[in-house]
Order: sequence, then structure tokens, then C-alpha cells
Amino acid sequence: MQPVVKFKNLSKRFGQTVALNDVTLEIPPGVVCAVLGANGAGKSTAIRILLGLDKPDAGFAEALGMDSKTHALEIRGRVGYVADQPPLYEWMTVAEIGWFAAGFYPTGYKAEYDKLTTKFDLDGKQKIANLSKGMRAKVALSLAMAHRPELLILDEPTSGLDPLVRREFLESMIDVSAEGRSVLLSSHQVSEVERVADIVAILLNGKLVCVERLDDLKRDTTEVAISMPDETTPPPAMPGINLAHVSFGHDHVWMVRDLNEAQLRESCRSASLPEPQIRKPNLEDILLAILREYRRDPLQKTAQVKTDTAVENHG
Ligand SMILES: Nc1ncnc2c1ncn2[C@@H]1O[C@H](COP(=O)(O)OP(=O)(O)OP(=O)(O)O)[C@@H](O)[C@H]1O
Repeated sequence: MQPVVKFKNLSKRFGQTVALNDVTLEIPPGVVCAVLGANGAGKSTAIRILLGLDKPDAGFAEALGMDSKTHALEIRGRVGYVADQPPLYEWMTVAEIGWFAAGFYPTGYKAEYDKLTTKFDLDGKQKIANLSKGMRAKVALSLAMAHRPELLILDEPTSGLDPLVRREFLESMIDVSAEGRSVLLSSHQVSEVERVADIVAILLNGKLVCVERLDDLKRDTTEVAISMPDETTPPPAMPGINLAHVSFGHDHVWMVRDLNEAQLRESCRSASLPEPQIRKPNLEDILLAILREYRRDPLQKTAQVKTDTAVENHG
């Protein structure tokens, strides 16, 4: 199955700043893929390159099978894109901007736009200039979705929006993927991402350190806490892949991939250590552990999280 998004060895610098460092990623059709990462990790740069709004220094990006360097206009015509602060014609009304945009798309656009704006409780007669931030975001999403794109790209679409509007956005994304179309989403709202994402990609300082189906990442990752008897007793070795380890005095916490729980319990028992506290972390716990570990030691192999870049759609 042809991926809807393909990044191949994508690199981009702005002067001394490395925005993207050899990023390779493939997104199959019919999924919501969330790109996560700290501020400045390279998320918007990757999206801008995909849309042909910026040029990579090396590698290439493809959307719907088209190269972003040579087919930027076609890509922008076929995908739906909502930027963080979408530019809109302030003097138009909600209905007029839909009518204006319909001129660039096949028949049916305006009817679909009207359906979406009605669903989002927007008043067609209201001037764009008088809309709240949330209402503007709903107009931008309606404009981006009205031609029923195979790929919807959302760059921080819900920042600064109230919980109700954020929920409406999320439901729209679920609707899109349920119809076999795809969503590429950049967001800092990790708990919301967790509700909708099929695949998560984590960028750290321009480097892709995790691409995985969210269900697999959560199933295979475990948080372990052990309160050692004192600060001098060494903690046990973790039977699994250690993604992150922090200690506060004699309390230790690990984020472990593929933990062999039975082996850990046995080694604690045989060394007369307290029982380990084991729990399943949520996405935010996993992301924070990876980010903290990276900040502590940027050269370590955080890429111990899976980075199989061609993630299958099991859906
Ligand atoms: N036009 C530009 N000129 C100079 N530096 C830039 C430019 N665009 C991005 N950068 C730098 O590239 C890096 C990646 O920026 P980018 O906007 O892609 O990050 P991001 O992950 O989207 O961040 P955020 O979550 O804060 O939106 C940052 O260090 C940023 O300062």
C-alpha cells in the first residue's frame, strides 16, 4: 500500500540550528499519525517541507505519492492543511470565505463547507474579523476538510482552544480516519493525542527517536518503581530495554521496554529487595521520560524506542 506521507533521510538546517536530522518516516493510509516533541523539535519544519513551503537540505518528502519539491501546488490542492494561526480574509463572512475557497475546488466544496460550519455551530453571516480564536479554528478546519482530502495536516490545531472545541476537532479527526483517509497531526496536547492517534512519532532536536503504533508502544512499555532500603544499595538491573531511569534518594523509577516482569520480581526476591511497583504508563508518562532522559544525556541512544519507519495499518 502506498504511504500517504513519506519522509526519506530528510535534513534541514537554519544556520547553525539543526531543525531536521535524517528523518525517515512512512505513514500508511487511514491512520491518525501524531508528531510529538518539545518546542523547536522540528515538527512544523517537517510539515512545511511536506507542503513545499520550505526546501530540505537533503532527502525528500512525498505527500500522496508526489514529491514536495516538484509538486508543491498539486500537494497543497489535494491535502487539507490547518496551520497554528491560519491566515483568513478578515473582511469576509464565514459563508463568503467558503464561497471564495470553493472557486479553487471541484463542485460540492461549498455544500460540504456549509455542512461542516453548521456542524461547528458557526453563523455564516458573521465576519471573520469578529470571530473568537476557537471559531476561527473551526472555519480553518471546515475550509481544510470541505474537499474531503485524502490527507489532513494539522499543525497545533487545538492550542489555545477550549475543551469543547478541542473535543470537536478530535472527533473530526476520528471521522476522517474512519473513512479511510489520513491525518498528520502535530500537537503538544498529549492526552488528546492519546485519544485519537494510531501512530506516534517523537522528534527530539530534529531526530526521529520513535515511530510506533500507540497501542504497541503502550502495551510494551512499563513503569517500574523500587524504593531501595537505603541510598547505597545498588538497584537491580532491569530485565528489558531501559528507556529512562531516575532516582530520588533511595527511590528509583524506570521506564522499561519489553520488561521481563517475572525475572525482575525474582531478582528482587533473591536480593531481598522490596517488591517492585509496576504500572502501565500513559503516553504523557512515556514522552516525558524520553524527553527527560534525552535532556540528561543527549548522546545516549534514546532510539531504543522502536523506529520502524514503515508502520503498518492494522486498523
Ligand atoms: N525560518 C527559520 N529560520 C531560522 N530558524 C528556524 C526557522 N524555522 C524554524 N527554525 C528553527 O528550527 C527549529 C525547529 O523549528 P520548528 O518550528 O520546526 O519546531 P516545532 O517542533 O514545530 O516547535 P514548536 O512545538 O515550538 O512549534 C527551531 O530551533 C527553530 O528555531
